[in-house]
Amino acid sequence: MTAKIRVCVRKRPLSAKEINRGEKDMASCTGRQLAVDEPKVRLDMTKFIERHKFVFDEVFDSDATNEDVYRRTAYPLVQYLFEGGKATCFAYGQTGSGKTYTMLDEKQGLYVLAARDIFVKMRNPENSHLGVYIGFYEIYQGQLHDLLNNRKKLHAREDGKSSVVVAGLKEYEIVNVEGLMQVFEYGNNARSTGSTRANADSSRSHAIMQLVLKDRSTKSVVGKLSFIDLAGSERGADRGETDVKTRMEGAEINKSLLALKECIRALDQGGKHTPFRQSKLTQVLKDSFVGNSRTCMVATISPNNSNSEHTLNTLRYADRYVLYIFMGFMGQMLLYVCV
Ligand SMILES: Nc1ncnc2c1ncn2[C@@H]1O[C@H](COP(=O)(O)OP(=O)(O)OP(=O)(O)O)[C@@H](O)[C@H]1O
Repeated sequence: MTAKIRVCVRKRPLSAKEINRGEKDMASCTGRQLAVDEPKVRLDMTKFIERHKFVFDEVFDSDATNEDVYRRTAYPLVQYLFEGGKATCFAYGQTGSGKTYTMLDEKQGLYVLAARDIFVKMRNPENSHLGVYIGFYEIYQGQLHDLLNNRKKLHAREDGKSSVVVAGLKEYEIVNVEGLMQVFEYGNNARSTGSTRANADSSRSHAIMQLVLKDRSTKSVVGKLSFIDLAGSERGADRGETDVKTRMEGAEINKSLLALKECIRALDQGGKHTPFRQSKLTQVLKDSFVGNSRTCMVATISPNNSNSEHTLNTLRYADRYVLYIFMGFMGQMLLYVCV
């Protein structure tokens, strides 16, 4: 659990509506393995099921609670925060798959559970010089908006030490979980939401909630833990029949999610070059990809049959091993050609 990057998958239960529609659960979890049955039709119109198998660092079945998920995802990042690290925990997935429920649910999201442990640690006398500060902003169509300051436009800049700072971001010191929840609720009401067929409260923006540990007297940053609720992954495919605004939103979401994938792959391979400049999202997350950083991605999936295609897209996005297999294959080919 102390790896630089961890990729986990969480399957949500079938909803009452899905059960009433007679939908089936197509995803089965066994340890770190996940199998998805995809309904398909042959050329002769006979139906068949194709089974796809994946392996991740953690797989959470539909009966896992937020507490279970927290223990194995964000909890190690809280420890790391107090060791002076920069940590990021983000939820990736289709609209309605449980990103917000997991990451930013107002009462039991991972951020609340993390705050509970942060304030326990803050009682330790050796941390008495520290303060916890919350910042909450969103990225909508490549623009940063401060959710704690009337959606004021913000700009990301690099300082003299090549660290990216979100200039003008309002940060509030918080002293307990209740205070954090209040500030969060205020910011959450300011989020951009739009209506889609899948979820009437769909998010088309990336929400970034950061808890920063600072030295109270010098105001220098000691550690940072960010929780990110990404825009619905399928929104990146909004084309054709939709209006211009929706298509533009889709193109921007697509660009940022692709850039994020590139950065995670670069981080995973321990490469020197991380292409974080490719989008606003990756630019503001720069310190999550370089230096003392740890990242945990929670890919959320809907188990019902009518969403299997989106579910498979999410799992392919999150699947680190596909790349390894490809690289291994290329390596073998090269060896073969050389010999
Ligand atoms: N693990 C879970 N257990 C029980 N209910 C869940 C779980 N995950 C999600 N839900 C429920 O499913 C619905 C959709 O979840 P949520 O709003 O978190 O999706 P989302 O991925 O954030 O969607 P969007 O991108 O549109 O914001 C909500 O009613 C939520 O309470």
